[in-house]
Amino acid sequence: MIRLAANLSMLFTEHAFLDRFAAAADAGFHGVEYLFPYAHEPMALKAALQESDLRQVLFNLPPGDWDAGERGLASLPGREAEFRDAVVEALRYAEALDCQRVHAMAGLLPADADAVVRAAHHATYLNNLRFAANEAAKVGCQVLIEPINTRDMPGYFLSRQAQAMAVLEAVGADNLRLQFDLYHCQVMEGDLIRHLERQFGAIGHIQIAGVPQRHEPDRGEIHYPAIFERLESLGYAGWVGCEYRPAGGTRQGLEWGREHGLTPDAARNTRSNG
Ligand SMILES: O=C(O)[C@@H](O)C(=O)CO
Ligand SMILES: [Mg+2]
Repeated sequence: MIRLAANLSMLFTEHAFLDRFAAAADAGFHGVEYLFPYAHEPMALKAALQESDLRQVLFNLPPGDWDAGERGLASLPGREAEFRDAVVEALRYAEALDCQRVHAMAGLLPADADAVVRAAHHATYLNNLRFAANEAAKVGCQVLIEPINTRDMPGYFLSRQAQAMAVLEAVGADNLRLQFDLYHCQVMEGDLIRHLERQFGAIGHIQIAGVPQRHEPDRGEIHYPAIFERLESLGYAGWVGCEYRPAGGTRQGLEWGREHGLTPDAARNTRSNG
């Protein structure tokens, strides 16, 4: 049975952020992920996890100035000191939340980037990821890299699966892994099951959504039952993050998850029964 995690940056946005944990547990989730924890003290997040008996599965490193359009620091030449601070800050949260995965977003290429600029980003990326993996290993954490589609995020440095696999190989750290988001892969490349099979040994986390609208996984062009079946036959033991924007209410849209272990209110009943 696959293990589904609720992405609290996209699901349960009907609630204030700290209330989304209980909403996720009530819907039957046992794990949560989200983009960024940094607006909250680690202790407040830890309390929210504990009160709802949830595991913290994943979050992202500080991404630079998100509101100004930045999308990560890992490949940005000249921003290495900031990237290192981001690693330290993320690992402080990871330790407090007992979270075993952090995602290091690569950042954007300038619109007019030529081969020289690309090469500089690539070299910076490798050095920064080496540093991040080394620091994360000290606290038993994995660092993840995720190819993101350039329709949603134009200019994103890491957009293809083969590029990510080459980066993992070049860095060669056991705890540097692939965040395989099937939504992004479908938009850029398709051939999902073959990608899954080829990359299986490198995968540290999986995320899902329907394509093209990034709604529930039972909407759109990806046939997730076949994906889940293959994941199970491959013996995937990690988490699958539900990183989609519900087409309507989050709870109304979760019917698809019932056959994958999402039993609404079961966890709350267990909790209230002590
Ligand atoms: O797919 C996504 O959008 C996320 O997993 C992420 O980390 C960057 O936005
Ligand atoms: Mg993703």
